Amino acid sequence: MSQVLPASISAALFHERADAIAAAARELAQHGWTPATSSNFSMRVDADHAAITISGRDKGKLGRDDIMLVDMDGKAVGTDSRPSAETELHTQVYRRWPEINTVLHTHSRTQSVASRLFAKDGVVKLQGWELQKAIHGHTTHESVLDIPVFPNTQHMPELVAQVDAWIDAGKPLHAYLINGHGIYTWGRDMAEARRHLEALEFLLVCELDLRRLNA
Ligand SMILES: CSCCC(=O)C(=O)COP(=O)(O)O
Ligand SMILES: [Zn+2]
Repeated sequence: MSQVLPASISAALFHERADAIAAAARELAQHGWTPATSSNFSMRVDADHAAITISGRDKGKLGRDDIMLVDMDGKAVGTDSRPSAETELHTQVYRRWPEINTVLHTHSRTQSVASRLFAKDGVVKLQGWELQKAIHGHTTHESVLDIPVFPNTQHMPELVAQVDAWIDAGKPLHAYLINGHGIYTWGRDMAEARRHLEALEFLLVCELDLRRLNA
């Protein structure tokens, strides 16, 4: 289905975002982090719109035509295509933090196992790892980086409310896990969001290794 753009958004701008999303998705799929059409990716286009993956597409084969425009309520703009089933989780991030321009969600095996293992604590507490410094605002391995684990649900407003409650409690949030599902993280640009995702994947692998070795 073709994408009709609002007059305020140039084709060049939309294509730039769509190409960046598709390229990132293909690379993350190469890592095995997007099995079986899972995962979704988006970039802010302007204050009122984001470009996001169309639901159900194979993320290892994404191209420009697999990306569509939504408004900040997660509603399709200028197309009959169906946006990611988890679009509201993306637009929530853009509404909460105007400086954030990229949101990434993946389903790696590590993210999935860690989400189940740490669900009873409701949080993965990261401390003492040098790679925590890959997360924006973290300047030392001594800082505590809490990654909450929210219960999974097919009802997006429930997940949105859980994320809102965490933020409204004044707790820093750079990423979250959804139990048995995957991870969400974001950044001011694609490079920062990718750095966050790769660092968190590494840190979760380390935490799982520690659990295994201490068992
Ligand atoms: C087969 S994956 C189940 C849905 C999901 O969790 C996901 O990340 C992909 O959903 P989308 O609608 O964005 O394709
Ligand atoms: Zn998902």
